Amino acid sequence: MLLEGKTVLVTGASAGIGRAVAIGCARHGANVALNFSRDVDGANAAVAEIEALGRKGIAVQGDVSDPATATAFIAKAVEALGRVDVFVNNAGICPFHAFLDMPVDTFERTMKVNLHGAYFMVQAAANQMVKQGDGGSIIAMSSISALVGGEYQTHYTPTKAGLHSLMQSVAIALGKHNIRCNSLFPGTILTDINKDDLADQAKRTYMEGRIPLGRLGQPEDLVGPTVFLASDLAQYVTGASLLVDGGAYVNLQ
Ligand SMILES: NC(=O)C1=CN([C@@H]2O[C@H](COP(=O)(O)OP(=O)(O)OC[C@H]3O[C@@H](n4cnc5c(N)ncnc54)[C@H](O)[C@@H]3O)[C@@H](O)[C@H]2O)C=CC1
Ligand SMILES: C[C@H](O)[C@@H]1OC(=O)[C@H](O)[C@@H]1O
Repeated sequence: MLLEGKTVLVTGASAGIGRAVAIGCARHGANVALNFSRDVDGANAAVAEIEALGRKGIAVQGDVSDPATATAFIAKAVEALGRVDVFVNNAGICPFHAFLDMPVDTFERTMKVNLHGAYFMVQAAANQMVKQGDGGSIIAMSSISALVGGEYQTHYTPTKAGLHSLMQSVAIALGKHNIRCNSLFPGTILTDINKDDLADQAKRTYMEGRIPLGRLGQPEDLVGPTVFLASDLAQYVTGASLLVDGGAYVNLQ
């Protein structure tokens, strides 16, 4: 098993991609700590699935936009599971809104959750890995939106480009500690984040038509790429990004 003996931490893991990745890592042998913001039932159900796989799991509540959540999450994970080998920064929001009348609080909240929160989470996880002294893997759930724009995502796409930029810089800062830092770039994955946006059938059909593999993504599509970057198979991969988009990005015409 690729993650046997490793401890994996995932933020925003009560639903969607984070949940699939947390359970997927457990399936590949890891013990897993989940951060979640509000959905206690979702978090407990994910922990139950992890335990049913014979692994240890814990759920820790906290809003990632508060820097204090980061140090508390890492401390509670270490207390329960002993160490941090892999940190997956997944929590994120995308409240679709037009540019010209973007409310200040929507802009600021998106920045705080997606980027500021990531910064302090990654910093806290990295400090724990440095203390342990035997390396680690940090993975940011960035997006294809780090590379392309979105009319109703002017507040969101900069956070995803920023997350990737953060991974590139911390890959340099942490290389000497053998801590690898990489980004995943999911395309459009069917989760709660875009349920309302894709309720527009015309838009959904258009999006599907743009994808060479012929379908929108599912949260489970992110499991293999995450497990790879988390595992020792990726021992010489750092500062990199991997598109997981069914080919959407390269399909210009
Ligand atoms: N679904 C998609 O098409 C894509 C998603 N992504 C990214 O993947 C990540 C996961 O999103 P999805 O699973 O799609 O959406 P989702 O809405 O199902 O999951 C987002 C998770 O983040 C949590 N979260 C939100 N605010 C939080 C906060 N302040 N503190 C702690 N947790 C918080 C939510 O509770 C939820 O569990 C996000 O960062 C998103 O930007 C990237 C590319 C495409
Ligand atoms: C939420 C969107 O459907 C999704 O988020 C991303 O990061 C992708 O680029 C899609 O736009």
